This record gives sequence, C-alpha cells and structure tokens, in this order.
Amino acid sequence: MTDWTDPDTFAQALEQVETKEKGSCFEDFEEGDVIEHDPGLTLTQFGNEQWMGQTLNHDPAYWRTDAAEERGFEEPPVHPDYLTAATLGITVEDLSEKGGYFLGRTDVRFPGTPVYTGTELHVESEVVNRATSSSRPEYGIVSWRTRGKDAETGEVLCSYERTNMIPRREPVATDGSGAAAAEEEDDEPELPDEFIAPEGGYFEDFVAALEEADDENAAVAYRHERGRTQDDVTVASLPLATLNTAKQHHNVDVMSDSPSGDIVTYGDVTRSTALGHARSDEQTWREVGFDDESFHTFVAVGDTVYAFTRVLEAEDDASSDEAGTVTFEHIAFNQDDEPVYSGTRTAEIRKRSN
Ligand SMILES: C/C(=C\C(=O)SCCNC(=O)CCNC(=O)[C@H](O)C(C)(C)COP(=O)(O)OP(=O)(O)OC[C@H]1O[C@@H](n2cnc3c(N)ncnc32)[C@H](O)[C@@H]1OP(=O)(O)O)C(=O)O
Repeated sequence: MTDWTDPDTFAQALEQVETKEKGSCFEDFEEGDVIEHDPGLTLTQFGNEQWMGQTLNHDPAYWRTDAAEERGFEEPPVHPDYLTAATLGITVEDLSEKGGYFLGRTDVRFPGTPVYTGTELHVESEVVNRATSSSRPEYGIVSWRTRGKDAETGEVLCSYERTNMIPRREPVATDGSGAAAAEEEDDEPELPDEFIAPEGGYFEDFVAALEEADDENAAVAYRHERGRTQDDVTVASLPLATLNTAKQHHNVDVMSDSPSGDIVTYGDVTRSTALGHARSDEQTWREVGFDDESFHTFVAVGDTVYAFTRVLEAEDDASSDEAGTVTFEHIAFNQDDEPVYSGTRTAEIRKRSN
C-alpha cells in the first residue's frame, strides 16, 4: 500500500494535485460590482487596546473613562485607526488576498463616530475603477469604495476609497510609459528657506506657527522623535486580529521569494504608528478624515517607523468651541529616511484657552 506520507511520494502528490486558490484576480472585478464581506468583526476592547498600544496611540481619552468623558465621549471609544484597519482587514479575503500591493486610499471619513466597543461591523465594497497598469503588465489597478456599517443599525461608521495593484490572470502588453518612467526626470527639490515647529500642541500653537511662516519663505514642518521597530506583533498579529488574510503579513515562506524577501507591515499599522507619533506632539480633540494616502515602499520586520509632519492650514471652526480644525500632511519614514507612507489628515485640535 502506498504510504502517502513518504516524503518523495508526498512531494509528487503535491505537484500533481490542484491547489484550491484564494482571492480574486484583476479580471474578476467589474465596475459597479458590490461585494458583501462575510466575516463580521466585533470591535472589542482588547482589539482596540492592542492596536492602540502597539502603534503608540496613547491618547488618554481612548484609555480612561474620566479622560473620555472630559472630551465628550460616553466612555473610551474605538480608535478611528483601529476602526479603519478593521474595516479594511475584513475586505482583504475578497479583494486583495491574491497578492499585489495596497497603493493608497482617500476620502476616509467617520460619519457615525464615536463608536464604542461591542459594536459589530458589517462591511461592503463597490468596485469604482479598474485600470491597466502602464508599468506592470502582470497587474491591474483596482479601486473600491468600502463602507463599514454598524451591523445592528446599518449606520455607516467608516467609509473610504482604496486602490490596490491586483495580479492579472493574463499579463497584457503595456508601453512602459507610466509614473515610474516619468519620475526618472529628476527635478531639483524646492524647499523653503526655513522650517518652523509649533511651540506646543494646541490649536493656537499651530495658528501662530502658520502666521510666522506666512511672513517668511518658510513651512511649518517638524519630525517626531519616537520610532517603532517592526516585530512579529506589528507585522503579523495586528493584521490577523482584523481578519486581514494578506499573505504579505504572515506567510514568510511565500514572501521569501518576493521583492521584500520577508513579511511586510500592514499599511494601516505603518500609518497608524506614524500618526501615533504625530498625535503624541499635539492635543487631538477629534479625527475628521484622511485623504491622498499613499504607500511608497514596503516596511518589514526590523524596520523602524518614524514620522514627519507638515502643517498645511488651521481654521477656527470645529464641532466644539473647545477646538479648531487643522490639516496636516504626515509622512512616515524608515531608518534610512525613506518615505514609506504619506497622507493628509484633518483633525480637530484642542484650544489652550478653554
Ligand atoms: C492591506 C493590503 C496589503 C498591505 O497592507 S501591503 C503594505 C502596504 N503597501 C505597500 O507596502 C506598498 C508599498 N509600495 C511599493 O512597494 C511601491 O509603491 C510599488 C507598489 C512596488 C510600486 O512601485 P513603483 O515604483 O512601480 O511605483 P509607481 O509609483 O510607478 O506606481 C505603480 C503604478 O501604481 C499607480 N499608483 C501608485 N500609487 C497609487 C495610488 N495611491 N492610487 C492610484 N494609483 C496609484 C501608479 O500610477 C503606477 O501606475 P502605472 O499605470 O504607471 O503602472 C492588502 O493586500 O490589501
């Protein structure tokens, strides 16, 4: 009788059997398709605290009842970064498990916040765009509008448009005239003469710094001191806790044969870590939204995520008299000073005077 566990026999069997594949290829998506993501996820206190703790998001309003109440919450709410990451993690099985790259995201909004732990998420995505990659014949570029809803009430809690490179079943001919080719014409960097850092983290500090910069050829821009080296928890555990099944984060065997040679950090962990560094130098009141997010290169185990902030504008208008609204550009970078993520963020920042 054949012993199927004999290594040579088993190796032959593995070569001959069909693999039950996971995920979808570019050709499987049609504009207008709506995909309901089966896995639900209850936003638990443990999940929220694990995410916030590991990404250095230590704002007391998300940890302590008295601090939460003082900021107008009933209790410590679900952090918007964890809500965003969970809303995306659940979708990976249907949208991007086949592989490819999470390129970027825009119009991230939280119409139903604050959200409290115990809320069950139901997530759906609509294909909003499909494009040929002019630089990578083996991939297409797909964008989806995703909505994470309260499964009980149907209220939209988190919504965004995201873009991934998705493998094609059949490569197509391209002219190679894409962004990568265009970027080869190296422009001289045009930086201002001076960089100004706000004195503190209150709304008034950002306004004062912007006014000072307005009088000079200057920008309000600074770096944050903290860094977070990526380890097995940030690279593999955090995405899996959001049901993100992308092999990039947990299958070392497959990834050893990829450009990174190793598992890579979930984009939402990279960006949340950088945002955590930035928030540690400001008096955040509420998160409003995120736009123009891009992931420039991968982050792997052993890489350290740092953050740089540029203040773009400040407006004395917010959901509470206690705050004003500030728009930032945040850039996450690694130990070699390479940008790995960038995006704009609009947040309400507490006023000093109240
Ligand atoms: C979730 C999830 C997975 C993850 O979280 S993976 C971790 C996060 N993502 C990454 O680590 C990707 C990091 N980025 C890269 O390594 C490089 O950008 C990449 C993807 C290798 C591409 O490098 P290139 O030098 O080829 O970059 P290009 O700038 O030429 O871009 C290639 C084409 O993509 C288009 N594109 C780029 N960014 C965007 C964007 N934000 N929105 C729309 N399109 C974008 C760009 O225009 C180029 O188009 P072509 O027509 O010229 O090919 C999960 O699995 O879901």
